[in-house]
Amino acid sequence: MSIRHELERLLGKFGQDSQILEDSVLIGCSEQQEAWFALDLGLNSSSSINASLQKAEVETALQGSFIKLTKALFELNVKDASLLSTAQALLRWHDAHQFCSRSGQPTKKNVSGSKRVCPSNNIIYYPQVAPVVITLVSDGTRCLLVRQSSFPKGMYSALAGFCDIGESLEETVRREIAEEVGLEVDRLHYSASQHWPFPHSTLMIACHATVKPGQTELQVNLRELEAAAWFSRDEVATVLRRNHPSNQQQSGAVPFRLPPKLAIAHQLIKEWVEKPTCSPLPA
Ligand SMILES: NC(=O)C1=CN([C@@H]2O[C@H](COP(=O)(O)OP(=O)(O)OC[C@H]3O[C@@H](n4cnc5c(N)ncnc54)[C@H](O)[C@@H]3O)[C@@H](O)[C@H]2O)C=CC1
Ligand SMILES: [Mg+2]
Repeated sequence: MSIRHELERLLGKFGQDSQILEDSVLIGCSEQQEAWFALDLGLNSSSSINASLQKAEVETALQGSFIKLTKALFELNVKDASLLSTAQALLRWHDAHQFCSRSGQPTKKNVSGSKRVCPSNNIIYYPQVAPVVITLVSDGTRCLLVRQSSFPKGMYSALAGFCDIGESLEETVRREIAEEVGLEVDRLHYSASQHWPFPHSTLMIACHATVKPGQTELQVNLRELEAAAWFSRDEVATVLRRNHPSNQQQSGAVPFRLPPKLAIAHQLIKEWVEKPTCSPLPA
């Protein structure tokens, strides 16, 4: 039986019309060049009839269980996590762009799901990604870590911010660091990038920055951050070593911890701990 027939059989079993297969989006392909598609069954939608019943049925039929995307991402290997993150971001973009913002008419997905078109005026809508810079600031011996109130308890990360229209990445880094902690960037060095599906599709561009020695006094913007502080290499290295989920649930005091391995912030922090003197470029 072909995969399509198997899917149609399963969808029929769950009371779904096989027509919804047309809503699938292409998210990649295997090394054997088999196409991988993602499909939103709408089980979380409030309009879905008997959503909870369907969920249980699907779990039984597929011998699996639904878990929150945030949790799943951190339990998968990098390749699967990346596929899941692409699928979620693309499906959510399609869901949010059902109508043309000029004509108000329904838009139509192309077969692969790489775009939507308004049939009344041919305006093409492409999936959007918002650039975000995430910067690990160092004064040479310490690094700056920050906390937003939305972070899991005890977690500190590198400083992040969305690029404003018209800005270069360098300008965003300088503005965000000045706005959030009142520091002036001396030197800047690109590290890596990562697609991040939260809260919407973002491209995280990770950098290392240094401030001039002696210009390290923090003016924390409490509208944006809950806390910000300098941490020594030893402190960060110790936490990196024990930054495992099983070590995160201790009774009593909330332990200081860092973002999980999958997050690019983790890679930035690890890089700084392991290679403290990377040669920076002038910003
Ligand atoms: N993968 C990783 O390692 C990490 C990822 N992040 C992500 O970076 C993102 C940006 O960091 P923040 O400090 O929150 O940014 P931020 O410092 O720019 O502040 C967020 C605020 O910016 C405004 N904003 C401007 N443009 C926006 C846009 N296109 N989309 C949404 N909000 C926009 C909103 O008012 C929002 O509340 C977060 O969404 C977070 O998920 C943050 C830290 C680590
Ligand atoms: Mg920020």
